[in-house]
Amino acid sequence: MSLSLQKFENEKTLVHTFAEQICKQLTAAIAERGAAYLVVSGGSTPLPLFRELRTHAIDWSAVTVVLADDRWVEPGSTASNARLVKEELLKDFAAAAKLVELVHDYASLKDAEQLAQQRLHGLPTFDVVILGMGQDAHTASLFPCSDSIHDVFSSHADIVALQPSTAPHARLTLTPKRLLDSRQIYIHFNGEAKFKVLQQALEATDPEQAPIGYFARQQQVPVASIYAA
Ligand SMILES: O=C(O)[C@H](O)[C@@H](O)[C@H](O)[C@H](O)COP(=O)(O)O
Repeated sequence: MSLSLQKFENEKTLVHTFAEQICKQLTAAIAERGAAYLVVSGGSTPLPLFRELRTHAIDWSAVTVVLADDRWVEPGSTASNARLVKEELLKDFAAAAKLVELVHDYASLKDAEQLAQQRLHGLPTFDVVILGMGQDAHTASLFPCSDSIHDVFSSHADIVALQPSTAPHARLTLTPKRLLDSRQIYIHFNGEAKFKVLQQALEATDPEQAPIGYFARQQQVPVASIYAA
């Protein structure tokens, strides 16, 4: 399966079509297996999508939303992805969905990593994974600049803690291994600049230096990149 590309003239049409596509996949998953698992990323790009998704009357009570990553901050912090998802996605019809949070008040990041691993371990294959990407070709919190990025790519765990050097906060992030245990991956971004970063990442030989390219190139899961010009 090679990377498919869906380019939209503007964000409004992208969000409308993308939300329809996601809801169709979640509904099919619920019909087939009685439940659906949706992985979402933080950042600014997904906000209009979250606000659109929550207006769709699917059976959100059968949907579990899982964070692709989160920052090691207080739950109420404006930097928290869990807070972002609760405020922007889990409202209206989507208020009925469950959320798997990664970060809790623990004495140490290591404690949080271990407990998040326990929470994540045993979750089934994800139905839909929505990844964002940065200008440095990071995705989730898989940052090329992180000292532990090599370990992350070889990790058999579902979640790891890491500290990026070019972005604030320590992070907890799903590993490449766990993110690839899914039925559909979307790479969702805006603008030609990020499209160029994705194209370069596709050519990159070292996945640790261009994590988004690792996902875009892999052949085990259908991957669609979706962007607005
Ligand atoms: O925790 C996060 O911030 C995200 O998981 C991160 O990977 C995000 O998707 C990219 O940094 C793109 O962010 P923007 O959508 O704001 O450009």
